[in-house]
Amino acid sequence: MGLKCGIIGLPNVGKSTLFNILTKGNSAVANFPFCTIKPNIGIAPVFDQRLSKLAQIISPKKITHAFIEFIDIAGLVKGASKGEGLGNQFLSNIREADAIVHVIRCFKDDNITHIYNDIRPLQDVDIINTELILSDFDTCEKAILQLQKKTKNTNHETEKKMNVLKKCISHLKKCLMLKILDLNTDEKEIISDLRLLSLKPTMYIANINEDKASYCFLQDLNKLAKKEDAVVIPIYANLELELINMNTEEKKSFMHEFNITNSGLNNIIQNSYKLLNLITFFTAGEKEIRAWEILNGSTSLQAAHKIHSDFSKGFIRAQIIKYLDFIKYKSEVKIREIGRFKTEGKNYQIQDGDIVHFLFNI
Ligand SMILES: Nc1ncnc2c1ncn2[C@@H]1O[C@H](COP(=O)(O)OP(=O)(O)OP(=O)(O)O)[C@@H](O)[C@H]1O
Ligand SMILES: [Mg+2]
Repeated sequence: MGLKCGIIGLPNVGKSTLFNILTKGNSAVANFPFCTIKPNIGIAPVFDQRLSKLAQIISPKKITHAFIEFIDIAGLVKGASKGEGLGNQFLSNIREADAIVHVIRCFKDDNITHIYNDIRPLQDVDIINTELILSDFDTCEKAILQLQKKTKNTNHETEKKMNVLKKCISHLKKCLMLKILDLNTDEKEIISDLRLLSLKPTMYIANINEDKASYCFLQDLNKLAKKEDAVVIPIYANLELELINMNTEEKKSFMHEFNITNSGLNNIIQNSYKLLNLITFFTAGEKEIRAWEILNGSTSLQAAHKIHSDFSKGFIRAQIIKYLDFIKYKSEVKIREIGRFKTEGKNYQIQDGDIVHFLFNI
């Protein structure tokens, strides 16, 4: 399976509601903490206007969007890293995620239980982030112990790893997220097997309602996120869930009635795509135009494998047309004539917007 975003937060803050909006899923939503226990996995299509522009020229029978996976994870509470609430097991669900979507309750509603009976978004963020930090502290300590056991055969590699782990430990001791520690690519790679939680790219989702208080909560959250260079996306999770099954007309009047100008949904999906460091390439034919998500930096051989293992096994070459060229000249023949049709080998690095045709022999 592909790269995944894990949806985390305190219990009963709207995580499953958001998951259902994103994936059209049916995770149980209810007004009580720990409604979700087993993690649910769903996929969300990534809408890309370029697909419809390509379709206007090619008129394919089918259009397929790229997609990303979301995992709806159980709520975390204070002490989760020490087994409180649903505890450690759920931290390990977060470990599987490649990026984090952190939902924060930013609405007042006496009918909806808050686990600490207090709507204070910054405090809520702090509780969750502290658990991630404590869990990382444990993980790093264990990794250090393991390395020490191997001291007999200390080599350059273990020494390097030990140094990075010690650097992490002294940062975590200050109760700071590893995301803001200055680690270079090499150092990050050395500890990548640990899948440290506070190192994962994160975005904050402010779950709001129409009450004025939501606006103030959102401001607080924006200030915090600025320090971390993270994005905050506000969403009316409850209302958006109602929008899902409406037709366009109904949606319009509903949004007008509740004064929602812009659905946050697409914004969340686009930002998740960025957090996962994905780019899009296209395959285009009369049968189907399809957008494919792939990790930034992937080669044409990896892109071929994404479509089918036969494509990579028998890979000969990749023919590349740039999306903007195709939109401008509208024909492969024309693009060949002006010399912008490229043939690349297996090490070519795929660029966002490449339209790729693989030649293979099997
Ligand atoms: N923006 C909102 N305004 C008002 N109520 C909301 C909003 N978002 C969600 N809710 C309500 O909050 C309750 C909890 O929602 P949900 O089950 O999605 O939370 P959760 O974070 O998944 O909880 P758990 O951790 O227990 O799995 C539900 O009753 C839901 O309808
Ligand atoms: Mg839930």
